[in-house]
Amino acid sequence: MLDNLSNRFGKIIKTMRGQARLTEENTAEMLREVRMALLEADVALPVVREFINKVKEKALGAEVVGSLSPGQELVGIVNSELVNLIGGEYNARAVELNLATQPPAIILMAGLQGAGKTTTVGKLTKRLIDQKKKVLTVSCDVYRPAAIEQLKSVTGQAGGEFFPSTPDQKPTDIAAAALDYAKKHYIDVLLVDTAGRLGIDEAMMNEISALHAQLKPIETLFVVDAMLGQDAVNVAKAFNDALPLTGVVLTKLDGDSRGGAALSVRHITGKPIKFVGMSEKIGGLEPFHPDRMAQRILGMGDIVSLVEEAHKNVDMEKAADFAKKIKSGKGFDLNDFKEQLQQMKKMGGVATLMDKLPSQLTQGAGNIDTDKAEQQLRRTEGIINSMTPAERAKPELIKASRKRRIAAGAGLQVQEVNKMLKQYEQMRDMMKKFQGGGMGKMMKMMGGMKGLSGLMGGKGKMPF
Ligand SMILES: Nc1nc2c(ncn2[C@@H]2O[C@H](COP(=O)(O)OP(=O)(O)OP(=O)(O)O)[C@@H](O)[C@H]2O)c(=O)[nH]1
Repeated sequence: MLDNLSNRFGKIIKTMRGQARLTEENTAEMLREVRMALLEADVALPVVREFINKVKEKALGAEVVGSLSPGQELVGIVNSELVNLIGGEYNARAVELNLATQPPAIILMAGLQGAGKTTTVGKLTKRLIDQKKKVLTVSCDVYRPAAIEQLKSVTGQAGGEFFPSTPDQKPTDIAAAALDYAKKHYIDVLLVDTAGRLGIDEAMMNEISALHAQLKPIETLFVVDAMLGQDAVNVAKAFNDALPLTGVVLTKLDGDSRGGAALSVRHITGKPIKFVGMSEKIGGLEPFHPDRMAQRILGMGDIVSLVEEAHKNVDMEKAADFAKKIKSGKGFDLNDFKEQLQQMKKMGGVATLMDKLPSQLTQGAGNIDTDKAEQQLRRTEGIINSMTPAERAKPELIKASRKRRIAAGAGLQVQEVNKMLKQYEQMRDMMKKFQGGGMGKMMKMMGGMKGLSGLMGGKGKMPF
């Protein structure tokens, strides 16, 4: 997929040259190519559909930054949506193994035969030993004596301790004995390797479910081969249905993988891809970086950096202009208000914003209905769009007859316009208070309002 998609994009960027905007037509053409490329890369159809819809929605509302062409802008959007789909911004904490429990922290490995479970146990052992942990591994694969030997060998290479087992034992007995040993020997982490099958199999699922119920692991990692293609969806679904997975390890990414599995697995399980296997060697495990993976898939690193840089500059200029304006005492007009709403939308809307805000700000905000807030946001934007530029710059011009016209233009009642104007005034007054006070003052003030729910007017109301 890798070369394929970048070739296609290169071609489209060329054909879009000289066009000033992203339109239904030119966007549709490019999205057709993206869709085909993703399908050819074995990404499952529902995932492709959802992805294309998201990109389309973003593209049609997007402003093309002056220094960019529409094709470049669209590549930027495809890239950022791709990053979102496979896990969002890199977050070292989300990727690291969760060991926050009374030792031993148990990590259960799940996956098909040959997915790379045993190899990954070796790699994780090394990683944990590098972090000064005392690690024990055990194999519950009683069907293949070679699998037990393989685990013994990789554990030795990594410098971990291996708990022996034999094919005549029951997997749950092996697990119980290993756990008992781990407790007695102050082991920090117990890694439990399990038997895979060639395909999804009820006996395998029952066995691993029983192990899960018995061990109650803090991490249950689904190991999946990146070369699996379309089948990745079914396998991921079966494991996700049978077990409360906590993360995914995508192996063999160093091979000729077409990358589709990463997209499908993340979509189906909703669980973070924590690590990727980059070689057969013991050191060949890396934390998963969604942005790097997206770049690898798109193969358009140069354009993506160009787009990011151009946007950063524009946002910085806008922020500086805004700060200057507020500082000069010119006040906060409805153009600024609209700009703030658009920024909010760009950042992914109310729900995303709530997720990104620190918990001190969102505490007590559980009663905010984000769907309603989004709807209100759209209404507010509709009202501002029905105003003339003069009205936006000088809201005091808006008297009864203008209000009626604006309400009709937005398809709403006059009361809605009144309400919105009142909320704008509240926000303007708040801005006046920030004047000269900087971020510190703003945070203090938000703190005094008991978090974001206060800022939003409590009980699900937004200040607009
Ligand atoms: N190139 C490459 N090969 C890998 C990677 N991870 C695993 N392998 C290879 O894939 C093959 C299968 O890996 P195993 O670790 O034995 O797979 P398993 O899931 O434990 O399989 P069973 O024990 O049979 O259930 C081995 O030849 C590994 O060397 C990786 O990240 N890159």
